[in-house]
Amino acid sequence: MSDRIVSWHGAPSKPGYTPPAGAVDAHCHVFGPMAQFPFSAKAKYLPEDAGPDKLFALRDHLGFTRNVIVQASCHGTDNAATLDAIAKSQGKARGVAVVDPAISEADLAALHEGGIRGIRFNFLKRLVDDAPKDKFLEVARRLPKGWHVVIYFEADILEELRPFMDAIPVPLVVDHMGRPDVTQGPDGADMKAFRAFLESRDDIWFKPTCPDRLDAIKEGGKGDPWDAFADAVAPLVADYQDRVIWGTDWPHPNMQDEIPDDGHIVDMIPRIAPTEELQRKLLVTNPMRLYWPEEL
Ligand SMILES: O=C(O)/C=C(\CC(=O)C(=O)O)C(=O)O
Repeated sequence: MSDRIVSWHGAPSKPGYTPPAGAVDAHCHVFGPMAQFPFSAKAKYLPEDAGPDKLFALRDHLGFTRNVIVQASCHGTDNAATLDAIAKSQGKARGVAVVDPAISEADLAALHEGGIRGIRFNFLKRLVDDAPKDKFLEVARRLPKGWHVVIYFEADILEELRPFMDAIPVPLVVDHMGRPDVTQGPDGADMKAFRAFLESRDDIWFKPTCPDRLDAIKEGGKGDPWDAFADAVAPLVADYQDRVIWGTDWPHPNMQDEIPDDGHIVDMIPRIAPTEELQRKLLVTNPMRLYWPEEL
């Protein structure tokens, strides 16, 4: 019996919602294949293979056109699997890397050539051992032109991270809204703190994503159809509609106990972005600005 984890649905349903032409799944990952792309010795989870063939089949099944592949912590700072998937996408994928802060200019340039357009700082203690803020700042100050920083943190350290994030000189994209407690509702303390952060700079973007994580039964939520998530997040998307991008988060790392149906994840889109204009910004215009600006 393999001790490797399967955290994704084997036969996701077809969503009722049809994304607009050119829609981007702007937060997803690839795992391995391990034989070709071994996982990091520091990985906190050991997944089964979830490679580009599965990712692109899901993209087509859900009605999306492009992917932004975000380096998952299980691959550490070896971005080879992410770069391989981008290379196999026929120009329909870009990526976000996790790098050693000492990375050379030449290696940053090579990542850009490989389709990378940002780096990710992960502050979740259950995923990474250390997050050296001073070294992160140093590399954030010398990124290739047009790159941004994707940042992943939990709501309880937002205030502690503010001085660090305020010092990052490129646009910030916050994964999963910094994981607010959505059961507090749209006017809860976590959402109020996140809104204050968004108001502090006009180049802070976020992903209104991961209803399966944030409204999970194990987190005190209700689970699918994730009503608390929809109620808490829709006003935020409306108020910051030019700074939001969306993703499935497939293959849903660490969700093996409450594996989401990706069709249901996609059907959350009209609940958090109820008009065609909002959906077009969330799924097409905004991710294209960040990842394919040369095509606008
Ligand atoms: O996939 C996500 O966005 C969320 C993750 C996993 C992750 O970030 C990673 O492994 O890099 C999580 O909360 O476990």
